[in-house]
Amino acid sequence: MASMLGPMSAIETRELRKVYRGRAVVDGLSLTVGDGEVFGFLGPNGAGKSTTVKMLLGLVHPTGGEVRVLGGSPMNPAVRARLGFLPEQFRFQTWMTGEEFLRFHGRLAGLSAAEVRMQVPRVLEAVGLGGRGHEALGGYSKGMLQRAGLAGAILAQPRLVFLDEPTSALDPIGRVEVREIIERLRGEGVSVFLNSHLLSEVEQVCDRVAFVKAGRVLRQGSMRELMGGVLPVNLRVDRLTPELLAVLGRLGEVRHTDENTPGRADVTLWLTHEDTVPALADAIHAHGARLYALTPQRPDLETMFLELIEDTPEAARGLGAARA
Ligand SMILES: Nc1ncnc2c1ncn2[C@@H]1O[C@H](COP(=O)(O)OP(=O)(O)OP(=O)(O)O)[C@@H](O)[C@H]1O
Repeated sequence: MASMLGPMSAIETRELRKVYRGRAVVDGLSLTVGDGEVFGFLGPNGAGKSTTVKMLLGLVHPTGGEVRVLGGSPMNPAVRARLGFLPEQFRFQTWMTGEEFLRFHGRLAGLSAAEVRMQVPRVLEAVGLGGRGHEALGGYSKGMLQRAGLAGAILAQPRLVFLDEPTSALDPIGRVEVREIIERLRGEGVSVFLNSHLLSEVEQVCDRVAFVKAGRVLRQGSMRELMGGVLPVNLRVDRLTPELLAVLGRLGEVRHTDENTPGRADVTLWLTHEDTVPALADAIHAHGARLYALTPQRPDLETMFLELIEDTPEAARGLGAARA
């Protein structure tokens, strides 16, 4: 049967499925990651993200559908040699030094001894472990181990790197450094598939994202495409009468009100157009309320995510908390 997949993408899946014990955990998942793109893969716990990544890496056989990675099958050793992978919790031998661990991985990835000698110091430096490679992994902090894992993922100069929660053990400085590494990879034309619960992080670094839930892609696109429709505005007034609230509700969608502080009311409103902002101010004045703040927000991924999965509040809470 002729493949329906195009040749130029880093990743392309069509109607990908994985059934475990009669239950489809990946259920017709179609997505495209362009060559050289940094792609964010988002979804609540249990959405099927890890299972999808395993199928993209050729570690799990799909029950159905098509998958193409770097133009070929992820089962193809030539394709696999061009993939890098940082699992969320990678296993390591505590007695190995960082350098030994990387040399070992380099040889497994098919690098020559000369390439290993050249690449190991380069990647140690790149992940901020320069000068620490001679220390045993057993003595590394969680953040250092995550950096070592990241070094392993980029060691063989892959064309496509999968990063599963690459900054979960890192402090804010470490997170910035990983973002810089991702930016550098993008600059070198490497595609990055980023699985992260930290929406602010994904927002800052990804060209495109996909939201996945119950094994299906709910939406995918560039940040601009995904956020296009909605302009959230935060308002602060001295009091919120039912009449004023009704008028606000006609101008936009009232998403949140907070009247817990006497003499003050905060409202979050979603507008569809920037031109409504002056009308808001006029309406507030016309109702005799005093306006203390009117702040259009940049629509963010969290807003988008909550909108998409708001029928599963427990999942939304899990992700919202991870943002802090
Ligand atoms: N080998 C397996 N056998 C049976 N069920 C599995 C297997 N692997 C995963 N599952 C189930 O498939 C569903 C999706 O799991 P998966 O790990 O892909 O989700 P996820 O989106 O990565 O979640 P998280 O964000 O929590 O890591 C879960 O309900 C999980 O229990």
